[in-house]
This record gives sequence, structure tokens and C-alpha cells, in this order.
Amino acid sequence: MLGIWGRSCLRPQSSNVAAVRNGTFHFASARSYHTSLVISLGLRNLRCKPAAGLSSTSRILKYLPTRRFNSTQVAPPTPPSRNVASKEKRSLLSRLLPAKIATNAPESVSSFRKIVALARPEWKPLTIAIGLLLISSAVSMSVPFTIGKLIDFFSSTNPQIPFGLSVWHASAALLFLFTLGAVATAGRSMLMRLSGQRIVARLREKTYSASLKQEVEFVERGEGDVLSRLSVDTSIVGESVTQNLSDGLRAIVMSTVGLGAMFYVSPTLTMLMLAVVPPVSLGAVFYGRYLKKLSNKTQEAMGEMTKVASESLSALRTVQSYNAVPQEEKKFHEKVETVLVLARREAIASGIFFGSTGWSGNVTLLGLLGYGGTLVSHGDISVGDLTSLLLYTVYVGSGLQMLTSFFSSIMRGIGAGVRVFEVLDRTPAIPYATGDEAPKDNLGIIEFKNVHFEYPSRRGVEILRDFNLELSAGESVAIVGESGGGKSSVHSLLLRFYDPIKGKITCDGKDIREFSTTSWRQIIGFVPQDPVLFTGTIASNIAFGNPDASREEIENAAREANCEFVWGMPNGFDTEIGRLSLSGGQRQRLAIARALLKKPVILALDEATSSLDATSERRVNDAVDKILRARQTTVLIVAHRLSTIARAERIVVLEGGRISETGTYRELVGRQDSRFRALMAAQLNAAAGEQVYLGGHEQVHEQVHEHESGEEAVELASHPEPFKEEHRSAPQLS
Ligand SMILES: Nc1ncnc2c1ncn2[C@@H]1O[C@H](COP(=O)(O)OP(=O)(O)OP(=O)(O)O)[C@@H](O)[C@H]1O
Repeated sequence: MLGIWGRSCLRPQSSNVAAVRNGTFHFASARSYHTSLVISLGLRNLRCKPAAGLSSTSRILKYLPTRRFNSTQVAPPTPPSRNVASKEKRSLLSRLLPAKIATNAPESVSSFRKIVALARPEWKPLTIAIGLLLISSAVSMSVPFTIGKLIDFFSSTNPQIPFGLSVWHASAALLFLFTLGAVATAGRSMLMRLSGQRIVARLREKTYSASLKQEVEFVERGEGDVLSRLSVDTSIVGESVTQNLSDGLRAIVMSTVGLGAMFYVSPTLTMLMLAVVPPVSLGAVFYGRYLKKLSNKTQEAMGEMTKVASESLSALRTVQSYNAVPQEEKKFHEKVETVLVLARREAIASGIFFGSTGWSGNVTLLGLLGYGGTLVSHGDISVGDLTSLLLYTVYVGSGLQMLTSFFSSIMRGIGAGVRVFEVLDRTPAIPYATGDEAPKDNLGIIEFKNVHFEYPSRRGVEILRDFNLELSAGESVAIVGESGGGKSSVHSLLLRFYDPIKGKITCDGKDIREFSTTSWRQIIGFVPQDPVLFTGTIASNIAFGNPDASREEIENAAREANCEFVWGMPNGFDTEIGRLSLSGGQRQRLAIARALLKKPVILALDEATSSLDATSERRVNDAVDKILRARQTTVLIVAHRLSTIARAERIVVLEGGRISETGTYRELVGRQDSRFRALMAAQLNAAAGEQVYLGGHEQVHEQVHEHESGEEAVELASHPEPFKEEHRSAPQLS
């Protein structure tokens, strides 16, 4: 079945599948996000016995790229002294609890407390539900007793009904009792479920909100993991605090009341029945251990399977364009087979276990019946009592079984809780929304001062090294450099997706770390290299982050960003779009409109590296040109195309993590030994068949007075003299 599922998933339209970036799966649309949930939930359902071990997903997703907390960003680790002190306690715990939970005993305890605290707002319905549980349990526990009495009544020559009731009265009383039991069961079940769902909903919202406030690194490197915490772990926690708790209570009531009733009816027979408990428990221990080992392996195998599925689905365009569907089906099939082999072993083990426990149960019943029959024939107990006893034995047996699974479910809940609270209680490495208000105008100079930067995931690899850059208010600066040189990283630092490891970025002399991230980001319009659209209308996409913008403002921003294509769409600004349902150029212009709508004081524009078609490129360039000419905004462009570079007031060359050269376009091109010239010549020469734009000084200085047909002439009088735009699509630097 999984094989079929995998096959059909590889064939649908690829519209909603996102990219794999930095080894992380990015599900950017609701549908692909949903796919990821389906994968994790589907896998969870695949497990035959959830009893032993932790949340399957916690292990499944171990194999997806997950964020490992690094030393600078993690919530404070457990102090060593506490570890030593609790060592002894842990060794005992380790025998009782699943390994992962036992090694994190303090975490587990606090997770358990937090789980209980989650149920606090639901105390009223939960208390009522527990009351109803006691009523329904009392009713169901009275059934064996009643059946015994009924048998005695019908087999007796002189039938007597307790309390002197008539047959009709007794029947009516029993009917009422059973109806009461049924109503109590229905009420308990509804209340427990509803409370559970409300707890899960609250937990999901809180966890989602906490995830959105983490620094991007945390979520991007473990996105799949965060999703599984949001979807699967939260529901396990909710279940454990309601459904499992209710089942556990029911099991306790069933076992204790059942045992009490059995002792009341016949202590000897009860002792006989209890003789079977030790061997069955021993069998259960061995079975449990084997199952735990097996389920660990199964979860690992399922992790591999999820990885294969996620990779192919998130790169569906590549898979389909290379006709690699059969190849991917085969890969998936192999992983499914591994899971099936393990599932088969688990099925055999559980078959043997449940078969043998059933056998021992039946043998016990036979023993009880044999010995009990003798007691009946001696007149020591009645037939009714023996029947009640046998029925209570069944109740106690199933009560004990429920207790076993209750214990493992609670353990699972605690394990899932640890994972959820890890996100929920985590302090983001880059504080969210705390700090001073950033200036909304009169920005002053923005300065990168001796900035050193390396990505937390790649410690020791310096991307920026003593990087210095000054941006005056209203200035437009283009950063150029080799691909992978760190240009986009400069934007990431400006936007405070990361902080420098040394040095600082200041705005009018004040470290931007002193501003709250929300107010600082509010004044920046960011157009990333590969803009992301969200499922919704074009208008809602432009107004992303500005939900109160009027239609007029949205249209003005779209006009300014050359989004004329919107007016040609069937429903104009109300046209529904998906993540990839527009061309690259259209997406960029929409993203520019989105940024402009913010009326940013700083515009951080990362030019698309992917080749746009000539018209799109021209329209994007014109949109950028308009912004540059307006000169109201400080613009920092990561530029790849000559056409953009030439339009900036100043160009900085980023090499070896620092700025090697700075100047106007004219200055840099004019210098024979300029790094800028060398860099561009090298990169443009690499473009086979393309004319080398910077082959000669004179070529570069030819002024363009006319543009492509129907386009506004590009007047760059205030800019350095531009290059000759001979090709329809300008070559890129990287
Ligand atoms: N999130 C990340 N984690 C770790 N390393 C990263 C991350 N993002 C980028 N890098 C690495 O940092 C270096 C600089 O990347 P960056 O994207 O800033 O380069 P760039 O100059 O903008 O490249 P391009 O012109 O190709 O877009 C690259 O070596 C890249 O592999």
C-alpha cells in the first residue's frame, strides 16, 4: 500500500513542491507542508504496536536534516553537578523508563509537569469526565456480579431478588443502571476528546508561534523536525494528557475493583488466578524489550523511507524532467521493503506473545473452572459466584493489559513533550521583538564595522573577514563578487537573520542589536534572490506583511515594480496564485512590489541569479532603476548583472570576505588594474558565445540612448556611463 502511495505521489503536478536548500527540505506551500504531515502521520499509523518506545516520528525525523542545538544557541544545558547527583537515581530510572527518557530524567519530569499544567485550563471538563469515568466503570464492574446473581436466580428453586424487588423492578433498575453507564461513557469520551483537542490546538499554536520567533537558522536547519513537533508530537502530548490518562484510570479501576470483587467472592480462586501473573509478566518484559529494539529499527527504517520520499517530492520538477519516476519508485520500494521485513518480525513476535498470553489466560480459566467446579459441587460457592469470578478474571486481565499500554503511552507522551517544550521554551539566539524602536526616518549612516561572520552550522569557515562598509542615507550600493563569496550573507546580517561573531553593524552610530528585530526589519524592504509567494491572491501576496494596505496602495506598488502583467490576468489582483505559478521575473517584480509597499527606508535587493527572459529582465531592471532614481531609499543590491551594477551609485567588490575595491562604475571600469574589471572579465569570458562586455574600455563607455522597442529610454545621466546593452539578456556575474 505504501508503495502505491509513493508511486501516486510522484506523479501529480509539481506546482507545490519546494526546493531542497542547504540539505533542508523546504515545504513552502500548504499542500507540500500537508504532504510532510501526511508522511509523518502516515508513518506513525504504519507502526503495528506503538506500545514500546518513543514517538515514532521523533526517530523517523532523526534522519531528516535536523537542527542540532549548538552551544551558543541552546537553552542552558543541565548543570554537570545535577547530572552527577542524579546519576544513581537515573540508573534505577533507566531500568524503568525507555532509554532516551531515562537519560533525560530531569527533562522528563519537567516535561511531565508541563504536560499536566497544559491540562489545567481544562480542569472543569476533565473533572467531570473523571466523575463520569468512575460512574461508567462502576456500572461495568457491576456487570459480572449481576450476571452471577442472574444465573443464581434462574438456577435456584427458590429465587430471591435482593432488596425484595420484583423481577420487573429489578429489570427496570438494571436497565437504568446500564443506560446511566452508557451515558456516562459517551459523556466521558466526548469531554476527554474535546479537551484533548483543545489542549493540542493551544499547544500547536504556541509551538508554531515560538517556532516563528526563533532565529532562521534554527528552523531552516530542522524544518522537518519542527513540523513533526507541531503535528505529531503535539497530538501525542494531547492524547497522553486526556485519552491515555482516561484509559489508565479506567484500567486502574478495572484491575483494583475486579481484584477486590474476586477476593470477596473467593480468595482461594483469586490466589490461583494470580499464580499466572508472574510468568506472563516475565514474558511481557522480554516481549517488551524485543519490541522496543524492533520498533527502534523500524523507526530508523521509516526515517530512511521518509527521507527518500521527501527528497523526491521536494524535487519533483527534477524527478519528472529526468524521467526518474521509476528510479525513485524503486528506491522507495527498497525502503518500504525494509520496513515490511521489520514489521513482519514484529507481527510474528506479537503473534507469539499474544497467542501465549491468550493460551495462559485460557488455561487459567480452565483451572479456575475445574477447581471452581469442585467448589460448586461441594456447595462452597454458587454457580453464579463462579461465573462472576471468571468474568472478573477477564476484566482484571484486560485491565492489566491496559495498564501496560498506559505506561508506555505516558512515556511516549513525555518523550513527545520534551521535544515540544524544547521549541516552546527556547530563547531565540536573536531576540525577537525586544529592544529599542528603530528610527523610521532620518536614518543616518549604516556601517558594517570590522565584521567577522561565520554560519553557526559551519563554525571555523569565515564568510566575512574584517568586513567594512558604509552606506549613506539614500545611497545605492551594489555588492559584486564571486559566487559564494558572501554577498547574500551581508543582507542576512543586515536583516539580523544572523549576528556577526565579531564587529558590529551600526545605524547612526548605534549597534543594530539594540533595536528590536521587528522594528528594525520593519524599515527594510527585502527582495530575496528566489522570492517566495504564498498560496493566495496576488493582492494578498503583495500585501504580505502589510495586511492593512488599501487596494490603491497595492496597485501603486505593483505599478512601481512594473507588475503590469497583473492587469492582464483574468481576475487581476484577485487572481489566486500558488508558490510557483508565476514566472521567475514576475515573482521578482511581485516581491519588489511587496517590498515597496512597506515604504522601506532601506531596500535590500538580492538580484536573481537565474536567467530571466529578456522582457522579464528588462522589466525587473526598469523597476530597480526607478527605485534607484527615486533616491529616497538606501539601497544595497547584491548584483549579478551589468545592467544593474551600472545603475548603482557605488560599487563594492567583495573578495576573500572583505571589500577589496570600491568606487563608482566609471572609476572601477576606468582603472586598468581594477579588481572589478578582472572579476567581470573573468566571469563574462566564461560565458561561452557571449560577447565580452568588458573586453575594451571603449565598449563599456558607449552611452545607451535608446532602449529596446517600446521601452522608455534609459537615461543614466546621473550614473556612470553605462555599457552597451547588445544582448537581449545581460550576462551575469555569478
Ligand atoms: N545557511 C547557511 N549555512 C551555512 N553556510 C551557508 C549558508 N548560507 C550560505 N552559506 C555559505 O556561505 C557562503 C556565502 O554564501 P552567500 O549566499 O552569501 O554567497 P553569495 O556571494 O551571495 O553567492 P551567490 O552570488 O551565488 O548568490 C557560501 O559558501 C555558502 O555555501
